[in-house]
Amino acid sequence: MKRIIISGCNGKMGKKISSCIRERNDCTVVAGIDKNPESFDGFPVFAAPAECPVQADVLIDFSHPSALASLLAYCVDKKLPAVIATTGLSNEQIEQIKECSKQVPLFFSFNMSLGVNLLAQLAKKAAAVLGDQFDIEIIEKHHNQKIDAPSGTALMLADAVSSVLKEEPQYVYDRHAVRKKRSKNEIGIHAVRGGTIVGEHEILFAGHDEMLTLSHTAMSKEIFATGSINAAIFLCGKSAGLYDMGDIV
Ligand SMILES: NC(=O)C1=CN([C@@H]2O[C@H](COP(=O)(O)OP(=O)(O)OC[C@H]3O[C@@H](n4cnc5c(N)ncnc54)[C@H](O)[C@@H]3O)[C@@H](O)[C@H]2O)C=CC1
Ligand SMILES: O=C(O)C1=N[C@H](C(=O)O)C[C@H](O)C1
Repeated sequence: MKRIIISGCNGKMGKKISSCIRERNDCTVVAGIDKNPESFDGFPVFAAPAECPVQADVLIDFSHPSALASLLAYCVDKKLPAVIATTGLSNEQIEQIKECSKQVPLFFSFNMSLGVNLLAQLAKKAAAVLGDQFDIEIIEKHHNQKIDAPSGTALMLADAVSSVLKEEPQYVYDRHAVRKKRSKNEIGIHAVRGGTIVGEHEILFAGHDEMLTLSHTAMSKEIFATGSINAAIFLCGKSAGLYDMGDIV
């Protein structure tokens, strides 16, 4: 029975994870960390990692970029493996994750669903064939409570596509600011926010008189919760290193 600490336990994803864990018999939640430290679900909740004295096997983080530094310090100090799923991280924060993974096992992905990770592979294949001639645009849609834009997944998909293009593309987020035609060497990335949309990602390859669209629709937050719990169980007992969905699919 793996003992899990949930960081961001009182948020939408934190609550979904604890309800999914209640249905399983291979793990249990032993503590939560949240800047709003109310305890709803029968485990103790602490306002910051340094205040959490509870022993655990692994931590799952769906919180906010401002939580990252103290979480990484805590995990390195306790030799506690962690699944980092929070998005909106800066490049410097991603470097910190890579650095800490030399001391403790860390699983890091901006999307914990199986489907999106296959989508990234399919997008790479399409870009390798079409990238020279087709324009590539990424459109993501999320609920009106989401703080960061574009989504971590949109950036992850753009990076996957870029990795197979001959020239490194420029990411363009705002066509409003500049009055000029689209250049060949760019990927447009567009964010839509509204209602309760769980998460949609579309990669559009637009050529001369033809279009190819690859897309993924998340229909519940449960897919991300299940992916992160499976990643946490996978991480227990692993040696220090940086892991991602490619290691478990
Ligand atoms: N990688 C993936 O598959 C997915 C990632 N996410 C990401 O997970 C994060 C959380 O998403 P939601 O649960 O929808 O957000 P939310 O806003 O509902 O929950 C965030 C929770 O974190 C807490 N929090 C904020 N700052 C904190 C801090 N400095 N220290 C401790 N706790 C803090 C808040 O009080 C809140 O309870 C977002 O970055 C989101 O983009 C969400 C779904 C899937
Ligand atoms: O905030 C969300 O809800 C989601 N965030 C992730 C992202 O930014 O890519 C993943 C998922 O699409 C849901």
